[in-house]
Amino acid sequence: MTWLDLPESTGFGITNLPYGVFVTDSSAAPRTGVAIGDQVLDLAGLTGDPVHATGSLNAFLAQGPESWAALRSMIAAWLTDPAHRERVTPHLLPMDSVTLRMPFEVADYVDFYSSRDHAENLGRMFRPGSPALTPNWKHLPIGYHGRSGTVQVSGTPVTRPQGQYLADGTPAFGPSRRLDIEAEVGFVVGVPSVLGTPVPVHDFSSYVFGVCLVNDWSARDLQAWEYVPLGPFLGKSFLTSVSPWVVPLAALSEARVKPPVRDEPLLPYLDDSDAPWGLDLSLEVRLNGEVVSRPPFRGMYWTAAQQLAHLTVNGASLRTGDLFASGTVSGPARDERGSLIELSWDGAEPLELPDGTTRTFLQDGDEITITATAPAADGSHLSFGHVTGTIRPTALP
Ligand SMILES: O=C(O)/C=C/C(=O)CC(=O)CC(=O)O
Ligand SMILES: [Ca+2]
Ligand SMILES: [Mg+2]
Repeated sequence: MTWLDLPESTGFGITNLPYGVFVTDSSAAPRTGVAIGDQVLDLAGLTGDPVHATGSLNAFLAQGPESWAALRSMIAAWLTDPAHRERVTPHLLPMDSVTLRMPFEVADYVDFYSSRDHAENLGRMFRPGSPALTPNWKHLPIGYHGRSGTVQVSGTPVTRPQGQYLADGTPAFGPSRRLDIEAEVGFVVGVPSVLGTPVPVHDFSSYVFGVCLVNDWSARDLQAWEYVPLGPFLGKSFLTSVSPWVVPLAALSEARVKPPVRDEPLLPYLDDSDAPWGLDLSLEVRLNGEVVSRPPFRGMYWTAAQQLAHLTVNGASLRTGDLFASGTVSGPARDERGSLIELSWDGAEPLELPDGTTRTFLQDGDEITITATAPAADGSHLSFGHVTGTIRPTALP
């Protein structure tokens, strides 16, 4: 029990304690905070530790699992033992009085493709006449390297990208006409690995610090024209949005579930039978405030532990701040799809919104917000906060 007065059914209870970076009106110096209820605990102010005053979580993430666990249990003690109340209280700020910044400096950014339903849906739409899943899909977690410099915090405006697309079979240029979302879950690396040495699937929690929400904005018309044979490029590199709070893996013990049964035997380096990192996260996607989808994360075919093992199996090393995302989270039902291209079935089945309008792809002015919850240790639910973005018209030079 905490001595704080927490709002009822807050997703930021004592079992969550996610980390972020914030500034206030009175202090422009960005520093590390922990969300608790509707407040932010100023760790730089409370601890005086310069690691929390750098303006990004990276230095703390680099310290590794023992430091992460030690600080987490200290924060829990500060917020539960009334003996600390007087010392801690001056460092609690109302959440609505702070501005949340990008929580970590993104080193490398990788995006996977691990929802079977999403991969089958996209396969049917992008490659009609071919099998929905490519022959490699059940043997390795497919991914591509993205653009870390355009990963930005929630709230960053989404400028409609322009580029090349096919119009009636002819290359044309202009603002994307098929701007889309991808509701995803991101994993943040804390501890670097050694070049040339793979990270085994069961070492996942020795390297990965925590989890955030990701919206991998996608221009489907640019993507469809450019992606063969090297994969997504400008269709996805214009912006990727992440939530400001990073939920530590340590908060997710109650959310761990067995991943789905795999149809094909896995090569030993991907065998996760002793490292089941399925996670029971429930996502929600809102368009202009209305829920348009509830993607279930627990059914993802490949787990983050397997993705990490795969992305390092060739000897590629990890750096503090590496971000790898799950890929679009889609479930089997129509209202569980994590992208508009799936929800509107390539534009053929427009979504009907409560305000009487319909959508295939995003219009200028549309606002997309993704949230997620997970089961918490005390029987409640913990929140991942949200990642939001509003579409702005193409910027013309
Ligand atoms: O199937 C394709 O060619 C393309 C798939 C995607 O656009 C999805 C992607 O970025 C990976 C993912 O989010 O699952
Ligand atoms: Ca994606
Ligand atoms: Mg992107």
